[in-house]
Amino acid sequence: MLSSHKYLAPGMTVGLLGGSFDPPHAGHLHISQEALKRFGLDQVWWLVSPGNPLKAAGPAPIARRMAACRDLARDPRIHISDFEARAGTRVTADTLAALQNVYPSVRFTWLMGADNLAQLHRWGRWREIMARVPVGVLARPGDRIAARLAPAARIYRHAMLKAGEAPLLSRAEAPAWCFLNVPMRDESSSAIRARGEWRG
Ligand SMILES: Nc1ncnc2c1ncn2[C@@H]1O[C@H](COP(=O)(O)OP(=O)(O)OP(=O)(O)O)[C@@H](O)[C@H]1O
Ligand SMILES: O=C(O)c1ccc[n+]([C@@H]2O[C@H](COP(=O)([O-])O)[C@@H](O)[C@H]2O)c1
Repeated sequence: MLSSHKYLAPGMTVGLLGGSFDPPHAGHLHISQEALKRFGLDQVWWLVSPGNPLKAAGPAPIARRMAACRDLARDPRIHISDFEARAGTRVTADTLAALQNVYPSVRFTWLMGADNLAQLHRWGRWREIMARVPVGVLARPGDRIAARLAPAARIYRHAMLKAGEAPLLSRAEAPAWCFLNVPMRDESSSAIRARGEWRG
């Protein structure tokens, strides 16, 4: 059973924050709450990845990362999901196809930090992502310029919404994307791991 949500109103808008969450931190919570507010989303789902297709080293066991996410994200609008592990998908384009199949009445928006926009053109079938769902990008310390110069940003320049149009993003037809210059949190999972504060 891939659907784990008892009640989803038809047409509701859901932001998807895919991530390793190894571990989750205040930056994830912060961009989720900014996305809820600024993109007019009803919910955000944290899609806890079984393993990023581009990262060689495997993350901590998914059960441990899911538990840490649940501890951190107390906001009732944020849901923690192991959908990818259950669906057997890792490549985001495959995950989106599976989600749209399981939840045909939900309007999904893919969310990411600016660092991931700079890398998006390296992802599997990445243009399919742009064709399937609107994409919301949130500023991250150090990565704003690289993101604005990214191949994906250049190729989809015509589909970019201005910041003032952000509330329209979640109901826009794809391709559509929007870069939000939100207040930034300088936190990262790698810094937490480097400080020895997370046992993987
Ligand atoms: N402080 C932050 N500001 C903005 N976006 C963030 C921040 N931290 C994480 N993100 C975004 O959240 C998503 C999931 O990130 P991830 O779980 O890889 O955390 P991370 O801190 O980037 O991890 P690592 O340091 O191991 O690369 C990505 O889209 C990433 O860009
Ligand atoms: O689809 C891909 O090829 C792909 C390549 C790199 C990253 N992603 C996804 O991007 C999200 C962020 O990954 P990470 O490891 O930076 O937290 C997560 O959902 C990954 O599955 C997806």
